[in-house]
Amino acid sequence: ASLKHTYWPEIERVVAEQIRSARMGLGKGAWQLFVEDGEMKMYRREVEEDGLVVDPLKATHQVKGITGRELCHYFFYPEYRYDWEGTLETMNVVDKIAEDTIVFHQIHKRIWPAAQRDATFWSHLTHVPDEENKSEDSPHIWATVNSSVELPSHPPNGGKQVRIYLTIILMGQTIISPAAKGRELKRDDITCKITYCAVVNPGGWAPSSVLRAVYKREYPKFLKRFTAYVIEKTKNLPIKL
Ligand SMILES: CC(C)(C)c1cc(CCc2ccccn2)cc(-c2ccc(S(=O)(=O)CCO)cc2)c1
Repeated sequence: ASLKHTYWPEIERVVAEQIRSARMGLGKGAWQLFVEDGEMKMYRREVEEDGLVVDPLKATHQVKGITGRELCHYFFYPEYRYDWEGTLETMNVVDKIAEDTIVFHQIHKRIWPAAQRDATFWSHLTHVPDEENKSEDSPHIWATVNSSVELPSHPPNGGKQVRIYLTIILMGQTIISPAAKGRELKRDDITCKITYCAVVNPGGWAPSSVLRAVYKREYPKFLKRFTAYVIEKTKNLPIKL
């Protein structure tokens, strides 16, 4: 619990900032649509820091049959991650600092010709209160935020991997069709509006062209594969709003 005390102020700050970022549309900055596939739209801004590609990514998507809470649940809990995270080689829970807050160390598969990478980050699962209207049927919004953290137990480049630095939010808002009013809710009545924002500094040098190509391939693959996974996992389960 003392660990939660240590991290908590930063977690609150980063989570609030990420929710604001996910809520506002594309906002200012030259966002370019780089993938469009059905309801999935992915935008990026071309940003380099000391010659490193750190292109912020913002993706929106909409899928029927799952809730924002279910989406964020399967993204947060470690036991499902190997099922949907294709670039994962190993994942360790370094610390479970609360029911809704876990510290991870992940080693990702090497993607040629880039060197292998790893990440240490806290992950926080939270319901997002709706500011606008406090009405009882306020939109059901949940989010999971992942943000890099320095761990004395896992110093950067301790192994042979290059340390990446990430801040990610996956936010899901459940929309219930009006036709469902007054009768039992079915999965056909719900749609999840998804917003995924990611800023990942790849750490050590990697050719911009390579990173952007990987980026363009990996991110759409992740979002499609992950949402399909949640649909599959929940289809015969009671709806968790
Ligand atoms: C491509 C780049 C943006 C730099 C990148 C490279 C690598 C390292 C592995 C890798 C993947 C693809 C290309 C090169 N290396 C990982 C990630 C990454 C890690 C984590 C998350 S997460 O949303 O927290 C889901 C939990 O795993 C998302 C993205 C991104």
